[in-house]
Amino acid sequence: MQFALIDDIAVHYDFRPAGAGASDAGPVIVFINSLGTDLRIWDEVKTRLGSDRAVLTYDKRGHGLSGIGATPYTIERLAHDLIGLLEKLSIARAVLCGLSVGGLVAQGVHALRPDLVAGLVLSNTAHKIGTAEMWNARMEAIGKDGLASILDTTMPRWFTPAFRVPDNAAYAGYRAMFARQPLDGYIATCAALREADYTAAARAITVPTLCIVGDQDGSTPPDLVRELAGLIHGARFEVIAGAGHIPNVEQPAAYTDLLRQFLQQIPPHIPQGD
Ligand SMILES: O=C(O)CC1=CCC(=O)O1
Repeated sequence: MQFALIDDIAVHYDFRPAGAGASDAGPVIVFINSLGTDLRIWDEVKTRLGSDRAVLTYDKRGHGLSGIGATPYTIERLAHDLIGLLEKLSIARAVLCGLSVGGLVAQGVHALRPDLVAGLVLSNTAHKIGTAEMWNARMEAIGKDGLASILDTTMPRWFTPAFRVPDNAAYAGYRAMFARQPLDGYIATCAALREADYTAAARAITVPTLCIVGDQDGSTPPDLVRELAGLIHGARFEVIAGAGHIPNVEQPAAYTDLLRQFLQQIPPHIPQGD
């Protein structure tokens, strides 16, 4: 377990450098988790990627083992946390792969510090997710009855019926992951989602971008992610079959294949100066 102090909180992260025999000196891949999850959602994709690349995963503020800090949040606040973590780890250039709110954080980092971003994988995300009414209703419901009270309405957006079966131990595990997130952190992140509109920022993206969605995503459906891709110059749009909102968990092989193809397009970093 690794922790770094970033502003008012300790951020929990896991940095795995590229293996000694790595053939590719490309940028670090940074994975940014979604609302109600922690860094473990990337375990299977990390394993499949192997040790050719350095990989950073972390729990965004208010999730997993990271601190909660001052609430409510903004996407900018979450983006500053990642910028702080990249600086602490001396990572000068990264491919950011953000899932859902993580995709908004990736867009936020690009808007604030484009120099840090070699490419973007915007997964099951959008320039704007949901409506103010929707987020207010969700915040009110869980403020009253807790996160477990929305488990049975959340899981059908995250996972396909084939995954949501009683004899799937992984499904039980992801239900537990959701229900055990800190309530204050979850609500503070809903507030950030409610306020976020990255339409103009998406139009200004200049780095290679891959937009991914699961064909059965109930939170950011394919048409919405296609709309995001349409805003970004040259962005590629890919749909993963047999997946909901978290295709990296449900279809890790297909997800990793798309990532690998995309990473081949990103040139290795040529250090400037001296
Ligand atoms: O609807 C959900 O719970 C999924 C979701 C929306 C934003 C995010 O990060 O996850």
